[in-house]
Parts: sequence; C-alpha cells; structure tokens
Amino acid sequence: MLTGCKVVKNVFDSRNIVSGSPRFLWSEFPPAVVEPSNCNGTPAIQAVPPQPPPPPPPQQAKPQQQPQQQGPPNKRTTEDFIFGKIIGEGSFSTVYLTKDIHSSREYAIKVCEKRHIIREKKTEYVKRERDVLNALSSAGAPFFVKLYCTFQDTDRLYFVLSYAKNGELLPYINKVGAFDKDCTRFYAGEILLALEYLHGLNIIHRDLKPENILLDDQMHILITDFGSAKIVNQVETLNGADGSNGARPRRNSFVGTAQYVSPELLTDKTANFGSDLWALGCIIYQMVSGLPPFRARSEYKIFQKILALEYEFPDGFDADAQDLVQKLLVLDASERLGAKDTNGYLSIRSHKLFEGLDFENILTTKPPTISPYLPVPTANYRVPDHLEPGLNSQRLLELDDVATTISCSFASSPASTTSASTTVPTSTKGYTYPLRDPAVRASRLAAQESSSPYHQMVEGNLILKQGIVSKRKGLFARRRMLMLTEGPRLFYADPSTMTLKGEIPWSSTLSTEVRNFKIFFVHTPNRTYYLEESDGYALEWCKAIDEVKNVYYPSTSST
Ligand SMILES: Nc1ncnc2c1ncn2[C@@H]1O[C@H](COP(=O)(O)OP(=O)(O)OP(=O)(O)O)[C@@H](O)[C@H]1O
Repeated sequence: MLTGCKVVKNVFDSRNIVSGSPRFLWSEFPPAVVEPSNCNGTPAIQAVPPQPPPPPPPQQAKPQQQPQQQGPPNKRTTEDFIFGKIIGEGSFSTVYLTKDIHSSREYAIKVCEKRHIIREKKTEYVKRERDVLNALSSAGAPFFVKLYCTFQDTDRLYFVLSYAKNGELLPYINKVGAFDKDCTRFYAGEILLALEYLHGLNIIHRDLKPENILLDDQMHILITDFGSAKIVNQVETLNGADGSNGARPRRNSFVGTAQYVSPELLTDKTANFGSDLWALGCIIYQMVSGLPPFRARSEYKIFQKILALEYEFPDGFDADAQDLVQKLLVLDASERLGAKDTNGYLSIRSHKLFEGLDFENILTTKPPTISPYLPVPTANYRVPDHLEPGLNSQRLLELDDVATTISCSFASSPASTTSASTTVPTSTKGYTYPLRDPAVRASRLAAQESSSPYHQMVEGNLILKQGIVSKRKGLFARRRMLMLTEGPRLFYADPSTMTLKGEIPWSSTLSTEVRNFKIFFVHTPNRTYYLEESDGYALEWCKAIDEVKNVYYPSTSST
C-alpha cells in the first residue's frame, strides 16, 4: 500500500496555496465545515413527505435588504450569496457561480435537492463527498476544490466551494487535440502531486478523469468529485456487507468513466491507491494522444480491453510519456510504478517525462500555455505547381465564379444554415451568391443532386469545394470527405461508409491557419480542427474557407 508523502507535505505546508490562504478564508466562515445539523438543527438529509414540485433555484439575494452586520454570520444561508449563472449540472446537483455579499468573493455553490438525493439513494455519496472535501480542506490541501462550508434549508443542501474559473481539463484536451510535451509534463506533474497528497491522507479518489480535474483562474488544477472516494482505514472494498458500502453503485453502471477504471476494480471489486495511478496513466495517454487508451463502442468491450491490457500507442506518441504510461498501466497494481515507494511517489517524479519540472515550486510556476502537439511532418511537402487534382474545368469555373462574386464584397448578413433555398444571400449590388447567374447555380445544384452521393448529406446545399482530408484528433487520424457548402457549412463524411460524421460549426470567430502545405487548422471557439491534405493543398482549403467567410461574415473577416 502506498502511504505517506512527507516531501510533498513539507512543500505545501510552507506556502499559501492556490487562490488565497485557506486559513484566512476559513476564519471568515465557520471554523470547520459546518455539519448541516449544526446549521439549523435538522439532520443533514432526512426523509421528507411528498411535496409539490420543487421550488425554483435560489433567487438572487438582495444585499440592500440584509441587516447591518459586524462581519459575516456564523451560519450561512442563501441570503449571504448572490446567485449567478449555472456553471454545471451533475446527476443530482446544480452548481452556481455565486458571490459572497460580505466579502465579494466568488464561490461555486453546489445545490443538491434532498428529495432527489433520497429518491436516487445518493445519501452516502453526498456524505462521502462532504467528508472527503472536509478532510482535504481542513488539511489545507492544494490541487483540490475546497469546501468552505455547508448549509441547508428545508429542501436543499448547499456546498460552498472554491470556484474553478477555467472549468474542466477535458475541453482543453479536446480543443487542441493533444497537449504538447510541456503541457503534458506540467499537468501530469500536478495530478501526481495531488495524488501524493490525497493518498498521504489515506484517501483514494476512485473516479479520476479529465472531467473531474478543474482549473482555477491561474490554470492550476483543482480536483473535484469525491462522491466515489474512499477514506481508507481497512480493506478497501467496493462491495460491503450491505451491498452499498458507501460507494457509488457502479459495478454494472459506469457512467461515462469506464475508460479510466482499473482492472482490480473489474476483477476483485476492490480499489487501492494504485487504482488512481492507473487512471493517471490513462489521463497522461489522453493528454498526449487526444483519446483515452481503452476505447470501444460498449462499456463491456472497454472492460474486456482493460482486462486484456489491449491498447496501442499511435505514431508520434512521445517516447518518455509512452514509457511512463506503460509503467502505470500494469495489470498487477503492486507492480505499477510508485507502488513500492514509501515516501511519496518519488520514482514517478524522477521519471524522464518529468525532467526539468520543478515539483517543489509548481504552485508558483506559471502553467504553460496549452498548445497543440504537432507531430513532425514525415513526408516531403511540395508546393503545388499544377491544378488541383480531381478538378475538371467545370469545377474550376465554379470556383472562379465564387471568387468573382466574393470579390464584390457585398454586405449580406450571416445566413441561416438550414437549406440551400434559404441560405443564398442576395447581394445589395445585384449579385447572387455563390454564382452570379441563378440559372447556372440552379443547374449545378441539379447536377449535384443527380450525381453527388453527398447531396443529401450536405442537406441540399451547393458544394463549393470538396476533397479528402485526414481529420486528426490528437495523434489519431481519420479519412474524411470535407465539404464546404453554401450556408456556410463545413461538413465531413466517412467516404468508405458514406455516412455523415459531423460538421465544423461556423460562427463569426471561425478562422483558418495554414501550418504547412499539407496541414491546416480550422479554429472554432470550442475546438481546433486539425486537418491534413495529403496532396499539399492546405492553402487552397484555407483560402476557400476564408473567402466564403468574407461573404457571410464580412464585418468580422480580416481580409
Ligand atoms: N468548484 C467548481 N468550480 C467550477 N465548476 C464546478 C465546480 N464544481 C463543479 N463544477 C462544474 O459543475 C459540474 C457539475 O458538478 P457536480 O459536482 O455537481 O457533478 P458531477 O460530479 O460532475 O456529476 P455527478 O455528481 O453526476 O458525478 C461539473 O462537471 C463542473 O464542470
């Protein structure tokens, strides 16, 4: 069993951590997490008789109606906070951004409906989350969401938590596709230190995944979701005598986290500290490659792959990261790297992947900007010096027309994106986009309808440019037919199965970036699409997309 992390504790004890000193903040609130029963004399969670539909979410407190106080009250209520936007929703909770009216500090308040908790039998889950957060917050643990206090009213429980301003880690991985090595090193390092700390307090998280790793305003991690956690004092088993044992009943119902579950949880229904290290291995793999290592269409198949240790490293996977992942994704938990360390995870810390990372000062280190990992191009890129393959003269004429029309730079408002008939903006100068002659456009549309197998997939819009590209997510690439149409729309389909796979969402902020002759990016607010055109026509794609953008979003286009 892995215990103790003296080195880490010493480091952390010596500083004020993350967003403000926990001691200072605690002094503003009840000195320890207030047991709900202390707040207003009623038990934390109790059965309530059936009632009318639950009341609406907490209303904004009205500071001006508050009685004058000498500092904040000892017992908190919703009146002490201004409730702002919803920042997240769990299966039985809603998380609000709030502001403490006394200190003006921002907090995330997790609101749980008691009736829902009881109906869903989540009482143990909620209690465990409170207990673990309390233990961590009392210890002043960095890298974790802090629980400042809890309170309740008749219908709800309230957890006042530190606000992780930058949300979850997962969208950051998805946005860039895969982290570069600096980012992987940094975030893997912080997660490792968090686990050292957690395990040093004899707590196993048991549900570590990128969705449960939040980011504060400085982009340092704040781990959350301790409903599945376990404070270890004896044998850690998920299956207690009563069949519930306080653990989330997930043996047959892993909710979206099957990818990170350790083999021992599947075989023995036991979790140990090494189970979190397994999850760390999965997360490092995902940061480097873009996807978790064990993937399949069903949970059952994912479990089979986990038990068979069936996963692969895609081309371009960093060698140091690969070595560490291989040492963490080991079926026998006692053989995982770090499992035999008695003084923190020193063997993991000294792994080559972490070379150069200043663990001791990581909290005061500015996290690296999250940047995509760009595999070194392997092929020779040539400057295209002839016409685009596959384009016949008819198609070229179409593009000519598009370019001519666009160069008129008429002022049209962004069109709706539903169908060809409604998406053709009319120029104020008498031109019709995309072809000057509506009759020509109509005949090309008719030709497309009768000859293009993609006509339905693009919802009947006229295809302005299409071609095979490799669409990458991290280190994984898929062959796709990319189609730029009126609308504007950017569809992609699987050319072998002839199925529509998705669409790159257009908005005024969509932009392109050419990386080299083959590789280009399409940036959208939530994701950067990494596309590779194997014949070297990346620039042509960007030009076409930019030109179409000029037409539909003339005021936001830079050219
Ligand atoms: N302290 C916080 N700061 C910022 N966002 C948060 C915070 N806590 C939770 N969230 C956001 O709210 C969402 C819901 O969180 P919550 O803890 O209620 O549920 P969950 O753990 O994601 O789901 P479940 O309880 O069903 O497993 C999270 O996914 C997260 O994005």
